[in-house]
Amino acid sequence: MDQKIIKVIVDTPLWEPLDYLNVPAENLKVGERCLVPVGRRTCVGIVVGFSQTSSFPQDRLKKIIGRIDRLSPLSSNWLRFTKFASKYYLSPWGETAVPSLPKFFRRPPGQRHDSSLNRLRKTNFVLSAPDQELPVLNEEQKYVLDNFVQSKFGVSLLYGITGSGKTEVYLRLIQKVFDKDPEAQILLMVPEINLTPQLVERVAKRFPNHAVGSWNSKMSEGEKAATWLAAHEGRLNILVGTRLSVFASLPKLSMILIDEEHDSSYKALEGVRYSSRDLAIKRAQIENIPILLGSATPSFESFQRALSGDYQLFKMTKRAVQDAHLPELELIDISKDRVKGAALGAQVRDEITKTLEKKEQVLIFLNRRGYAPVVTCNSCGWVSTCPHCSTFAVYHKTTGNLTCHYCGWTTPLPRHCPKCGSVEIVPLGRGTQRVEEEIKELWPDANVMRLDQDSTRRKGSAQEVLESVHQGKVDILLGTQIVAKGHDFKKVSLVVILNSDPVLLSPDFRARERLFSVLMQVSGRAGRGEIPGKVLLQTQYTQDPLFHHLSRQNYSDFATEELNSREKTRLPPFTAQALVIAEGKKINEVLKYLDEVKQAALSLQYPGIHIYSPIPQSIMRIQDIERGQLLLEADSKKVMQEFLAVFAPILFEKMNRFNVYIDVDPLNC
Ligand SMILES: Nc1ncnc2c1ncn2[C@@H]1O[C@H](COP(=O)(O)OP(=O)(O)OP(=O)(O)O)[C@@H](O)[C@H]1O
Ligand SMILES: [Zn+2]
Repeated sequence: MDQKIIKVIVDTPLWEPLDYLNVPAENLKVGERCLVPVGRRTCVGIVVGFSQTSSFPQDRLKKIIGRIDRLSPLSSNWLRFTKFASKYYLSPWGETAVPSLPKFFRRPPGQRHDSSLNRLRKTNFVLSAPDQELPVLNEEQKYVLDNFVQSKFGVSLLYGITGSGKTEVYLRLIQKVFDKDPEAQILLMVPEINLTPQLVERVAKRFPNHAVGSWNSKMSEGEKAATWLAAHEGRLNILVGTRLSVFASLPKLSMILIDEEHDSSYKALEGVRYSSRDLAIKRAQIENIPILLGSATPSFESFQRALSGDYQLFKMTKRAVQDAHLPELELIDISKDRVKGAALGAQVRDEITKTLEKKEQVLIFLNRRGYAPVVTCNSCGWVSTCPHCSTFAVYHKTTGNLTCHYCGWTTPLPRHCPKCGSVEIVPLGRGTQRVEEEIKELWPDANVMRLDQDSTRRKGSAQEVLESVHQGKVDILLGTQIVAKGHDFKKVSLVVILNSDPVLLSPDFRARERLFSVLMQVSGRAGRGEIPGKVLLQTQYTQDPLFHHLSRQNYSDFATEELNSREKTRLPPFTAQALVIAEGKKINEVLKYLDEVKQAALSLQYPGIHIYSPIPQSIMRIQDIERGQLLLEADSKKVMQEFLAVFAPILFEKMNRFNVYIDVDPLNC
């Protein structure tokens, strides 16, 4: 029987799918894209259902325009998955699902749509590579291979120290899937910063007979369209992608692997604020396939669930390369070792000189870019702030400018103090540019490279720097987070960590977890080859337990201790949080509005929910817009979901006066 009404989701902020009159001759199926009129526009929508009746009067319903092409429909699992994501993160289904398609597939088709499709299909994802000798797996790796359950849904956590051969395990697991079904599809998720051509190449080389593609926000629309289509049509076997790849259409998806699962880039910070790690687990459940989360420093959320038995825990405690050992870490009390007016203390200088004499490489980590985080006037105490944000403007010596890292506002460094006219304007604190200057003065003959957001603006320039480190052309590599992640430097024998102390004073309850993780990552860059490694960490707080655990490379004790304190103070993962964020011109109005929201939430008297008072966000003003937040807390994610289902309609009713966002399971609050 022909169905009269066709239900379609489109990229608009509407909670229910739109009803249209069907054109039975088009023979559209659930999961197919189609063209529909929305207001005066023509939009691409996705068919999600049919019915004989509509709650709208039929004479007011519009007719669908028609089909777009003959692509196979999106799977019912994919639809279920996107619907779940929409419900969980309180974002309309259409706005969640449709934007995950590349532009080519969500825009009304051009005249030569079919020939464009055929052109996209010609992209080749198979790389034939010479046979390679595979390493013999060690006992710990073998154990994972033998005990990882492949046939059904289950979450496993692979907690393996840096260099323990996690990537090798991923590759072998993929091989096992292909042994059973050569047509299978696998999703390998990686953090934004880790998706290097080297990794994709490593995967592609291992599977010369399978198609391997990558997926990230930096790709051109053409590349995205070709990759998405190949995945959707089952021609792509392995998709290596960043967080948005969790929404890819993979009809033969058989396993999901998430590398560095603790990485915060898996969480979207704008739009639909989803955690792609959490969504990937849901996706695996819907598809009834296994999922493996890997990390040297698992997120406390995941570690807790492994300890409680929800996830299967695999441990890899040894470095995979023969004779490679975890580096020794030494804490240096900077208050005793300081060289006046300099970032590098006496002992650090000594060790760097020795390392350079041995022709080995040094890596220096400082998580602050620019020259100085702020400049100040020595006469009157004026400091460089951004006029549009509640932040400091950072001095960049290379450009001679003060720049706001939040809004990009830039102005030349004033010659005279704007307040008192004095010429005594001096930099305060140190960023990578200033430390680079110090290093170049100390070791004028060394080849020094700096790697941070400023030095790598050009596409591919980070790759060039990393390549020359691998080739041994660089003596000292200095950088921010970018140098911390994943790179397998074989000749780095000394790692120096400068000034991570400010993080210890942060009010964010996740700051310690994050610091530990990044410091473990950085330390893990030392001693990966045959040369033993050493890590020196300068700090004022040598007694802090965080550094104590770090120097023993003891993630597990650190996590257990911190988890205990989180449990006592009722913080995630022992509770669930959600933020209502509102923005407007004046913080007072924003807070007043959020207080109304709070009263509305309180009036529900929902058990197991705690509602805090509205406060300004930690960086209250960005680009002249002021932001406040209201924190909601529940005993569990389940209770939070149940509460939000009741509360959301009330909240959305109130949303018209301010821009309001909801962040479920926020990472910053
Ligand atoms: N069983 C093995 N025998 C010898 N070498 C191995 C073995 N497994 C892995 N390796 C090598 O050890 C090095 C580190 O392995 P891999 O990159 O898989 O580690 P990882 O745990 O992913 O590291 P990281 O967490 O630091 O990214 C690589 O050079 C890899 O080729
Ligand atoms: Zn600014």
